Amino acid sequence: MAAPRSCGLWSYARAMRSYRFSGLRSSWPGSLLSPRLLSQEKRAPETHFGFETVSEEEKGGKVYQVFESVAKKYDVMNDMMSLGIHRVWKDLLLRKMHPLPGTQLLDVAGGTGDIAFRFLNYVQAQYQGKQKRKLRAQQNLSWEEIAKKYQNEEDSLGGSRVMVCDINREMLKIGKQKAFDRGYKAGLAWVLGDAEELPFDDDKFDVYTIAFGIRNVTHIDQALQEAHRVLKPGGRFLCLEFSQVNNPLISRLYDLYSFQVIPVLGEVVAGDWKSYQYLVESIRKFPSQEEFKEMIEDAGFQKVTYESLTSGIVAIHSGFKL
Ligand SMILES: COc1cc(O)cc(C/C=C(\C)CC/C=C(\C)CC/C=C(\C)CC/C=C(\C)CC/C=C(\C)CC/C=C(\C)CC/C=C(\C)CC/C=C(\C)CC/C=C(\C)CCC=C(C)C)c1O
Ligand SMILES: C[S@@+](CC[C@H](N)C(=O)[O-])C[C@H]1O[C@@H](n2cnc3c(N)ncnc32)[C@H](O)[C@@H]1O
Repeated sequence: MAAPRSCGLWSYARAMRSYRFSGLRSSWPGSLLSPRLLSQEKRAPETHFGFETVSEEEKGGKVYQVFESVAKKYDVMNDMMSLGIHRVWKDLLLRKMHPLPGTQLLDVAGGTGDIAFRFLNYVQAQYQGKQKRKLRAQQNLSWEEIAKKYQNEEDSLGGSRVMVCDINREMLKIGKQKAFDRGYKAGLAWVLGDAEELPFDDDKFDVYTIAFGIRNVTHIDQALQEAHRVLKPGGRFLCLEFSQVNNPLISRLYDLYSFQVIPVLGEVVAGDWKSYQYLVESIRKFPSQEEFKEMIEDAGFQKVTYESLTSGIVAIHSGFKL
């Protein structure tokens, strides 16, 4: 695996990339540019940070601050805000993935490890179930042979591995501590990296997941292209993200809840109103199920489908690199 990159380098690289793709560079001699064109030339490309308009260069830093600030309270806030429903959504993502033994998973924007831990539990349960059935079929094993089959943790994953990649050191720190406390060791690795410039070779992973992460990325199209690049042919892209509620009554209640309750919870529990204001605003700025499906197709994925959950509060999008 490539080495993790430092965040200082990251912000520099981000600024340079924005510059490269912004069309700011012109091959025209300066003297030929009219004053109007010159003033356009100077304007940095803009995007949104929640409902605020910011330059593309600024957005990454602002998102970084949000997750640096919420990291310690991230897990408890998710349970409180969703009354535990986010756990069901994440379980459903794993059910949809249904990883086979040997699956190499890349979990981008993996934060505190919720998807990675579920993946390890899932493949372990699958593998152990298979082992049990095999052992039952073999009549004459000694107890030592049986015990050995249960002891090797690495074996119990059937060669599956998960790589958690996130841009935020604080989120990864919490994730690593959780892994240590819960005894996860084998088949798990953590790397600091940007979804827009993944520090991995081409055609490396069987599955790419991103849960509640892509909404925060500055250039979503770039992140999708990177997902496509690092997947093996036949590999699968799975994204769990907030989406569009289509029922008008639920939508009204959800808006009330989002804008009246969530920032208050953020202030009371995490001492951070602004980050939770950003959360609810960023949800409203994210494309609908159909629009996001098109973006995934534009990145080269095929057989793109989605499933809306909890009236469309979130959706799981799936696509294949074929
Ligand atoms: C900074 O960025 C982030 C930080 C993070 O910590 C996390 C993330 C990423 C996010 C996640 C991993 C998941 C986080 C989850 C959510 C944002 C919440 C998702 C919302 C729901 C599952 C519930 C949606 C609610 C509705 C459909 C409407 C029902 C709402 C009501 C009945 C309450 C209506 C509210 C009012 C009228 C305002 C005044 C009410 C009060 C003061 C009472 C407060 C009430 C409650 C606390 C009850 C809450 C009720 C529910 C949660 C309903 C759940 C039930 C169902 C949906 C069936 C990140 O990016
Ligand atoms: C809401 S959390 C999701 C964490 C985890 N996937 C989950 O479902 O609980 C969003 C995560 O996206 C990460 N993130 C934001 N922009 C990113 C980027 N450009 N590349 C990688 N990770 C990013 C944040 O640091 C944060 O950990």
